[in-house]
Amino acid sequence: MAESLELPVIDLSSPDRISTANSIRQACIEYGFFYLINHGVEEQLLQNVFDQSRKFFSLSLEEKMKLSLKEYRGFSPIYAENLDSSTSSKGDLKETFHIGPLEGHESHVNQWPSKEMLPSWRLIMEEYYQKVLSVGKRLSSLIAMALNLEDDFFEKIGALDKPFGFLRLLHYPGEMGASDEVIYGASAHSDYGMITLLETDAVPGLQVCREKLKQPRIWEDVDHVKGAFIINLGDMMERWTNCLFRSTLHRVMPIGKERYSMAFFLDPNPDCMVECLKSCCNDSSPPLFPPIRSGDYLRERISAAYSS
Ligand SMILES: O=C(O)CCC(=O)C(=O)O
Ligand SMILES: [Fe+2]
Repeated sequence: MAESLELPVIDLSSPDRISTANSIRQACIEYGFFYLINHGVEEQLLQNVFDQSRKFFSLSLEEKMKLSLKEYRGFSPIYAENLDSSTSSKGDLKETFHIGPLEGHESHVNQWPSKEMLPSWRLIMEEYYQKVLSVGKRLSSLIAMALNLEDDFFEKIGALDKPFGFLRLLHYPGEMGASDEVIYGASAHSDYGMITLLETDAVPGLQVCREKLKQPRIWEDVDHVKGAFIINLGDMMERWTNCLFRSTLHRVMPIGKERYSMAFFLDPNPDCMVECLKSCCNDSSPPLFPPIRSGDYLRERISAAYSS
């Protein structure tokens, strides 16, 4: 078993926003991961989402495949996604369901299980989507402050006027597989977007590697903290900040136990240009990445993960 990592804890309800933003800055520079507490999403709603998720994933494969992934929305079966094809040839041992924006951005292409089969599904998922999106927006204003920017910076540059949020339900079935090759629940990856808000059912498995360029890689466990979101930054935040803020490598180990989690990826409006912030570069440290349209970047990364 790996060592557990003691991640910083950020209190979203703290009235002292300047001190919270300073703590976030420290956490984003050192870890790219932190716990978020007092975020206001009720425990009961989280339980309801997990219950509905369990119900969906326990349907027959045939039933689930009726909602198979289209335009990044819907069901994706075990092994369909491979987050790191350099370590695993088979794909990841997880099944997922994706729900895209509820408004604009082709919201009509979202897919929903039938009311006969799962009567409360859509209502509960929509309620959770709205609440986690609103937490993500509050958090991004603190992240802007952590970068010494106005708190509405990400709205002003068109990243969050129409955010591109994806709710991803995950189910790791728990069997280990008999092959010699390790089949990861989720193989090593960094997230693509801006911020990820993760909730797990407390079953362990999530690990992070703080130094992605160092070999051999050192992996540390991220423990579950009841009632907290696990927050991590994605690659677009790394691009904006010229690697000042980290998009940290993480993975989910197979531990022989069934596991459920849900990740909310708060990504910028696809039309938003992501380019190095002025405050994060100068003559001696020029931008490490060229400007890129958020939608193009996401499309490229997602296709790579589903290509094998
Ligand atoms: O299930 C987890 O704990 C992590 C999932 C994850 O990293 C992802 O979906 O990007
Ligand atoms: Fe991830």
